[in-house]
Amino acid sequence: MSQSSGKQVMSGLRTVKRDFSSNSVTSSSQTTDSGESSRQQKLSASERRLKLIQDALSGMSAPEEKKQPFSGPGRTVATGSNSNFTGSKRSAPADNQPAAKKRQLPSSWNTSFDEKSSSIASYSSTRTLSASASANSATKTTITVASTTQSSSKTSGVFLSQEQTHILKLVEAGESLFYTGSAGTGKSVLLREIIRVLRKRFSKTPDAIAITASTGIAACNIGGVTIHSFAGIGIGVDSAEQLTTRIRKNKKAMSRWLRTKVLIIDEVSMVDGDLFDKLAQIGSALRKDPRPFGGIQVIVTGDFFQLPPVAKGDPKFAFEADYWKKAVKKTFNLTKVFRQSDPEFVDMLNEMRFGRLTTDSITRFMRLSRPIQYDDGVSATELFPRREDVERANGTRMRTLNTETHEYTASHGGKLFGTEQGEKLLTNFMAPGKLTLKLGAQVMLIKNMDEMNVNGSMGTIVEFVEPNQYLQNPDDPYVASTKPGSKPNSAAPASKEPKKTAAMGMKWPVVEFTNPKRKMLIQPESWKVELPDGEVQISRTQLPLILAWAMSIHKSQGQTLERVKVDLARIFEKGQAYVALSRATSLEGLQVLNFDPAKVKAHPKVVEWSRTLEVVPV
Ligand SMILES: Nc1ncnc2c1ncn2[C@@H]1O[C@H](COP(=O)(O)OP(=O)(O)OP(=O)(O)O)[C@@H](O)[C@H]1O
Repeated sequence: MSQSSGKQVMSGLRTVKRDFSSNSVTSSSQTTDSGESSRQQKLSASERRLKLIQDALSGMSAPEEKKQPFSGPGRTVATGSNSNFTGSKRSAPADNQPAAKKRQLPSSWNTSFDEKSSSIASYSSTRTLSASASANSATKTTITVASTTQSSSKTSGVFLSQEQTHILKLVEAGESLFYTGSAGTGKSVLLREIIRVLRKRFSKTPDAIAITASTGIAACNIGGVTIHSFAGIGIGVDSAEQLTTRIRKNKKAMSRWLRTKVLIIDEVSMVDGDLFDKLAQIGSALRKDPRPFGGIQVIVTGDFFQLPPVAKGDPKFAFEADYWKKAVKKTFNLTKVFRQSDPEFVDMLNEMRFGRLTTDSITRFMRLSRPIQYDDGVSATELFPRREDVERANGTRMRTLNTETHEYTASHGGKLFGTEQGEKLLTNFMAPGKLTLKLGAQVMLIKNMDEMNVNGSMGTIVEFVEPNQYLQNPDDPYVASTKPGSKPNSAAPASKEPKKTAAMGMKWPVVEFTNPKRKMLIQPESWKVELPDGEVQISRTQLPLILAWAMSIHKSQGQTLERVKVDLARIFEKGQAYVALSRATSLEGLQVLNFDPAKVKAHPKVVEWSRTLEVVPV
């Protein structure tokens, strides 16, 4: 998908006319999601929100660093830490693939973890070979291997819009600010760029930047920790004075507060207003500086039209906090929508965001119930509010595939690994602890591999191969760019090189992606949660794939999907319908069942507040 440069697709209550650079991007963005706990499936909506917050409360007292692979079921037949690959073999193209169009993606697509990680992460996988689709008849072989975490930082051109650039410059100038914007306006893209720039600036004192978010999932998404974890405030219910006393007794938390120069808070919509005030006061007290947050530069972002703070009654939003205006000197509303290029669709989504649909839009949404046929075998991803529905839908599709089963079990590390807190943190990773794949399975990439295959790219598993047997298509732009003598493409994925270490017989999936049509060997990647001082709390190494016939709305947050199917009859929370439908890039790729205008609701306080939100001209 490319943005149509001629259109001005804008969003927000107040939009301003500006010239924006045209950008072409297909799909992207980083997200993580809660994972495996079946307990979580049974929780009510508010309980789940509460659990998210509780999940965020880990990391207060870290035990000694641990790092150990998960031992998967079955028989361990090989340890591959010393079995090296000698390099990829290239021969005839696997198929005649059209020259793929390059995407313009920010260089910050990959988290700092990717950039830094060259360490060996053990990866253990369980490959279940089964002649039939029945799991019972499976012959199991467990192969334990070690693989190198790929380093795939990008230096490709960043084409931030004018308004994104303006905000980035103010951040660089040391301004404290808040920026928001509707779905698809590039908040995450900008945040990643901000983080990249700040990391570069503070490369000698990395703990000067505190990257935080309101929930563990959101924090994982940006390679940070929860705001509670950073602040050392437990669940944060005590008074600011009590919490200050508590932090003073916690050497590490105290040092974090004193060393931080920039505090990033993502998904601020879920930060309670009282908590925001407490944090502002705690910073002043600890740093002996009367300014909010003790003079730390704060960069706050999020969309208040999405999930509200967890509250028994009416939530108190961060924008209602006494210190909000004092702490956040400038407020921006990103207005250019990147995800959708169709102005009609953008308008419909906007109306939905504000919970005020016109009759026309209702009719148009209703019409989206028609079935859509795709001829390349990749169906629309069905979005469900509940995880059990997702598992059921993916499971049903998997069972129809009469092909061998491959099971990949993640390996883990970090100081909290093996503790209850660590287990909770692991639920925030998008990558599952155990990944079961089959030939023909529809999958989604959950990490940016290069300019073309990014987080959100959809495809089908067409092969399982040993990496040293994999023949890369020589027509692939990355192969071309790394011919002897040519300058290597800095954005080229490390994955096209076989991982340095893998057990003999270990097979990884080859995915044929749809847009652009291209095959890629997928090997393990690592994710981690770390504190600003670099202390890794928890890490997971797993294949960067998830099954993608169905996905939870929660997991889809932050994703850009070309084919989406949503049954709104299942929606039960404010903002869910908006999040789900706004993942789609076009009306053509969106099917909506049981559209009900009554389910499209926005919080009145947010609607009211958004009226006062000025768009600062850039
Ligand atoms: N400057 C840009 N140039 C080109 N594409 C961009 C730019 N900024 C964002 N995009 C694209 O727009 C899409 C949405 O971006 P992003 O996920 O950052 O939006 P968001 O505001 O965080 O959305 P959401 O609130 O739905 O998570 C992505 O596909 C991304 O690649």
